Amino acid sequence: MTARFVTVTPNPAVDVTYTVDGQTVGETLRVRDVRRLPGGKGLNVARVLTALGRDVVALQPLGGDAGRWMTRAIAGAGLASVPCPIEGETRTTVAVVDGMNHPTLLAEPGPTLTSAEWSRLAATVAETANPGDWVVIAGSFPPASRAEHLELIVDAAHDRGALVAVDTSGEMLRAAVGARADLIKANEGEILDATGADDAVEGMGLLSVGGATVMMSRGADGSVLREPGGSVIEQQAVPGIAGNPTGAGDASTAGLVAALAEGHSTPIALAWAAICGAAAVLRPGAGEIDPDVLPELAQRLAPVDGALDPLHQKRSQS
Ligand SMILES: O=P(O)(O)OC[C@@]1(O)O[C@H](CO)[C@@H](O)[C@@H]1O
Repeated sequence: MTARFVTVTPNPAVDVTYTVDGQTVGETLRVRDVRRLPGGKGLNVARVLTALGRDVVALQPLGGDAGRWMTRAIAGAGLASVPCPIEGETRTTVAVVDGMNHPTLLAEPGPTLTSAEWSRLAATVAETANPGDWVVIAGSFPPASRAEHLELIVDAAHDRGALVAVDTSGEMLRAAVGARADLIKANEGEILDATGADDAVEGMGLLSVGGATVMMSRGADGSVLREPGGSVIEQQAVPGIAGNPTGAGDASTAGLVAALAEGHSTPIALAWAAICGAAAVLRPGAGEIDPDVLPELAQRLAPVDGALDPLHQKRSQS
């Protein structure tokens, strides 16, 4: 049976991307283009998996006017989701991009979830996930979240026989180790910060003690993956890619789990992470890809016909 994917975005956001002609702190920035997308890391993963032709259900607590906008926009984008209503108002995040500098991100904290809302979210995970599915928990957790909230969701997925990937930071990244997540993804800064290690590969070792495969994303410097047995694989980024890197890490997560779920080797999965990440950089909105550019990007990474076919084949069947 082909694995399905369930994404969990604990702190989703109305993602606003402002394109400007240059960023100077303290000055008025005239906005050339505005995009609003239903976002947050898990939703970005869901959008990319959907673009890859995968079967995905997106779960995210939503509330208030922004939550209602998100619900409509998620449906309008063709993403399958199950409602997880909350009392608080869903947040907005703003990325200011000019194509040359790193984007400036303004990230609101988001609403606090009550214990009952956490329990309902975990129950929805249990009702949605099936044996063999991948549950991808991605993004920051709302204010006042505790390790037990992450554990609740991971346990709900594991109890259903699903595998769990976690992409988060800080205390919740450490909690993913104790919760025995199957795959942990984070960037270099997040790994150093969460583990206190002097070196990121050493930090990856600390994150793997619960048995997880650990992937470290390094933007244009590629990525590194540590398998549970301790072997380390490096992957270069697709060369010569410029654009909006916001959400590129989420697209990488999608490429990685899509390939792993179908039983491809970790080097192939890591290459697909790089290809999907590059495709996201080429799109102006956060965490989107145009699947039509994937064959070209795969060629640039591995210029051998057919070397990186698996995800193409899936797309042409769908
Ligand atoms: O505050 P978090 O959850 O860490 O990050 C949220 C966010 O900035 O990350 C995504 C890009 O990766 C955006 O869609 C979203 O707004």
